[in-house]
Amino acid sequence: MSSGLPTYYNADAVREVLTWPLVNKAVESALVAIVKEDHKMPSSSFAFQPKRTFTACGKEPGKILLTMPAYVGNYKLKSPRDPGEVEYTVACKLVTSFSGNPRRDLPLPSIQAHVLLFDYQTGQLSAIMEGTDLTTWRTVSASLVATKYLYFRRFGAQAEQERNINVAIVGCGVQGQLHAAAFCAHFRVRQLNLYNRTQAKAQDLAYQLRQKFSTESGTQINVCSSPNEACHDADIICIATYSKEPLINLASLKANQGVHINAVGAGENHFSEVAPDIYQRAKVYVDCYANAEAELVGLPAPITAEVGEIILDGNYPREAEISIFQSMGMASEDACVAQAVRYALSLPQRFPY
Ligand SMILES: NC(=O)C1=CN([C@@H]2O[C@H](COP(=O)(O)OP(=O)(O)OC[C@H]3O[C@@H](n4cnc5c(N)ncnc54)[C@H](O)[C@@H]3O)[C@@H](O)[C@H]2O)C=CC1
Ligand SMILES: O=C([O-])C1=[NH+]CCC1
Repeated sequence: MSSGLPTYYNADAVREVLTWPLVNKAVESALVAIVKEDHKMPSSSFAFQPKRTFTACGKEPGKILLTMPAYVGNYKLKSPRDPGEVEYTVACKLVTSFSGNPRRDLPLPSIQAHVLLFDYQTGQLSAIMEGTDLTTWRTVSASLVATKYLYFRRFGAQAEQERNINVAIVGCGVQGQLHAAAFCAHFRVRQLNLYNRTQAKAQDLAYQLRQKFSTESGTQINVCSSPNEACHDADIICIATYSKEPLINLASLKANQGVHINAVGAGENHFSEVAPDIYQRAKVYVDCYANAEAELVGLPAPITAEVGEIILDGNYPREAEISIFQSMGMASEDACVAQAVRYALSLPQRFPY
């Protein structure tokens, strides 16, 4: 930052280096860093992450601005070829959620973000990074990491490579689309069921995914006319809508078998998409307690643990349990991913991971 001005990383630059190994490593680091010190070694990574703020943008609902600050210290993000160094990151994401944006004459994403990065020694603003794709990728990555530890690991250490699964996607917006592609890319998906309120969107997604995954891995991709139809045979459910009413209930799920739900959406109203009878039967995990205390007031079940605690202590759910990852999104994920993106962009050769 020789000029004293922060470097600007636009959306194209960020997209150039967003890869799953990079994002998954950063997100897993963040999920572990926020866990309380007494669960960790003294030399472990750590994060200070106060609860985020919500500003209503006007009197009508559906328009909010979130500020998401974090400090993450003593963590490794670099490529395996550069293993020695640790990172310290001071960052703040500013993100808006304007749920009507896709319906504008010129449609825009519902979620739009920028991440500010500061020099950890001087506090100077060193970079501003477009954070819209970063937000989508890190949110999907949090679901992937949660699914690995909360679902697959209950069946053994190799299960994520070996086990065939059925996946249901409820809501095929920006989040649902990337969840669908990423789950097919990471796991052995036998059947992928897609549901969206406007069915044409699910059909478009099915068409695109079939080009890639039906022939490559034999995944059967179906468009469903209800959330129940999508979920009745699913091992993994990813739900990411703005619905204030439950879209799935206990009767929508496979009976007496292990099911994992990534509950991603519903805006400020995080847990409205999934009916209370599921919560009452499930073990509920969150990304961080700090946000949960403020944002999950009235959650119809106790919180079992943070995902990072399960990564550290291996206390996985039992095989036939229903687990819910109540994903809110957290600033340290954005901080770690933004740091990794900046590092990847600084290398003379791209794609080091
Ligand atoms: N947990 C996290 O870290 C994050 C969560 N989110 C949340 O994920 C959700 C989806 O975000 P995007 O995919 O970016 O939005 P989007 O606007 O691209 O997609 C939303 C989808 O939900 C569907 N939908 C909306 N209202 C519905 C209703 N009442 N009933 C049924 N379907 C409905 C729409 O058809 C659309 O396909 C939002 O609630 C958003 O706040 C977004 C980013 C991060
Ligand atoms: O963590 C995040 O960026 C968001 N969570 C809900 C809306 C945006």
